[in-house]
Amino acid sequence: MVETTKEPTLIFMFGATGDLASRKLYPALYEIYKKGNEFAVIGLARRQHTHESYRSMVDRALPQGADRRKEFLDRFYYQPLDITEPENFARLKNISDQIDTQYQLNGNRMFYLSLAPRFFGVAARNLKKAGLTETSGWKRLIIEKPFGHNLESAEKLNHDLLEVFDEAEIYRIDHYLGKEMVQNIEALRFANPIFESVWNHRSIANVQITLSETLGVGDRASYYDQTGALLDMVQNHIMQLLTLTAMEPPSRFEPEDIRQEKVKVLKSIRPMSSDAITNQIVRAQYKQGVMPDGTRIGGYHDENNIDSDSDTETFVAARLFIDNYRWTGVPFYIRTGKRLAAKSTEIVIQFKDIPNNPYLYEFNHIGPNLLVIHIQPDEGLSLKLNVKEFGEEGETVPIAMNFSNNVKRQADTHTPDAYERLLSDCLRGDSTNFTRWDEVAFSWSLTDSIVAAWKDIPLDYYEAGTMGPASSDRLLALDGFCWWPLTRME
Ligand SMILES: NC(=O)C1=CN([C@@H]2O[C@H](COP(=O)(O)OP(=O)(O)OC[C@H]3O[C@@H](n4cnc5c(N)ncnc54)[C@H](OP(=O)(O)O)[C@@H]3O)[C@@H](O)[C@H]2O)C=CC1
Ligand SMILES: O=C1O[C@H](COP(=O)(O)O)[C@@H](O)[C@H](O)[C@H]1O
Repeated sequence: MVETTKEPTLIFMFGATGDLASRKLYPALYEIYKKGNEFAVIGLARRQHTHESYRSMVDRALPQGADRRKEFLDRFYYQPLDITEPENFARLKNISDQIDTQYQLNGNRMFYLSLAPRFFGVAARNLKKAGLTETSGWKRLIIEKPFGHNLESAEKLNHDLLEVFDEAEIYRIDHYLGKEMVQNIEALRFANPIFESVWNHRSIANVQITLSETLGVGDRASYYDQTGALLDMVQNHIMQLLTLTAMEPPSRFEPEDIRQEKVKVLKSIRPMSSDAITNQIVRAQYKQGVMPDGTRIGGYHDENNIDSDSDTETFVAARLFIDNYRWTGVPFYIRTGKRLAAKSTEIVIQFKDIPNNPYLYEFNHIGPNLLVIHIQPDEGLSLKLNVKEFGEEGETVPIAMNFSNNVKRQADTHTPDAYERLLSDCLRGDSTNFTRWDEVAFSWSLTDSIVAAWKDIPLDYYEAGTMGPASSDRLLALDGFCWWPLTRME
């Protein structure tokens, strides 16, 4: 297992005045601090702040009534800095050396780039030039998504980062890997022989992965319109869920062994070909509609800062195959979209029927066995079985056996958020839940093949507040399947 020492660290928070830092990173750091991690933070962005005004800004990001607030905030320092100006970094070196000495941080440095990706390369170069990456302790770099916009740009970015950091020092964040039930997939699969023995093409009919959102693009329109659902959600989060669901058991639970198995899955995904693509992928954009709570929503073109002729997809569904011994012939259906009927992330494993099942003919309302991994907002598992109803004349009916973390989460005074887990992992040097370069590269190869082919696919449309266009249902109907409705746990 990975070592879990808490070493004192100087955290360089680039993008300190941004949305992600305030909504996620400061609250996460606060929780980590309360658990006994020793660190100081230098906030960096162009805006002018004093240490005090920066501390007030961080303060506003913390939960109400938080204890040990002042001692936490006192460890925050601010330096205005434009990432593109190397001379700013020389001053940063002086300040960071002083803070390191003051808190006895032993030269350990974490650089968090909560910045637009176009700045990742220049940030690394300027850190090196100013001697900030020459340190007596360890150094680690956390970078946000998206890691490039295709394989070529990702390779260039990776090359730039490797000029300054080793692969083992680069922590590419995918916040889905910090979610409770995503971390539970391995336990479910590899600690339960009843599942592992049927986890293959002999017993599984199909796998359905849904990441649906009710929100639109909010104030990230300029980013989203350049990106779209495929690159925003499929290239990273969906590929991570797919690889965790499909990978072989690692020989040991070491970061490299797990990531090796995930890469093997990515390598085995059948590439998209132009002639087959219309049966394999759907791209669509939402138009006006009514959400389940009755709110009327305009179309994607009505969002602020979106061009009226934008053809960016806000929904993607795909039918993928993993060409290896375990999964041959099993379709993996994936879908994600904005302004859908529900906020939900679920993985559904549909098991095959018994051949010539007499119950299917007698009780036509019974269904296949389904294992549902509820990732959010519910957190738990449901196993759908068919059982005889109680009583003499009892019919055979479908029921669900549920395991739910929902009550525990409500009762817990604090359940770690994904960013808290991942920051904490990085401070400990555990890279298991971060993406290795070859994972990123193989995901880009797949999404590049889709982008190359889908200029031939017309953009479809769906009404806001639905679960996407009818063409998404047809993808499954080709194989005689349907999307299982999203379920809430009791
Ligand atoms: N927000 C979110 O929910 C999510 C964000 N991400 C990723 O996180 C990263 C940050 O996103 P987010 O916080 O939303 O972005 P914001 O636009 O809110 O913040 C960007 C930050 O970068 C700083 N900045 C911009 N230009 C420069 C510059 N030339 N030199 C120094 N600092 C600069 C800005 O500060 P200033 O203007 O003061 O310079 C600001 O602090 C992105 O990679 C994004 O894709 C990933 C998942 C979710
Ligand atoms: O990375 C992203 O994820 C969010 C969805 O994250 P979740 O944890 O709320 O499920 C998505 O809204 C955003 O567009 C994307 O960049």
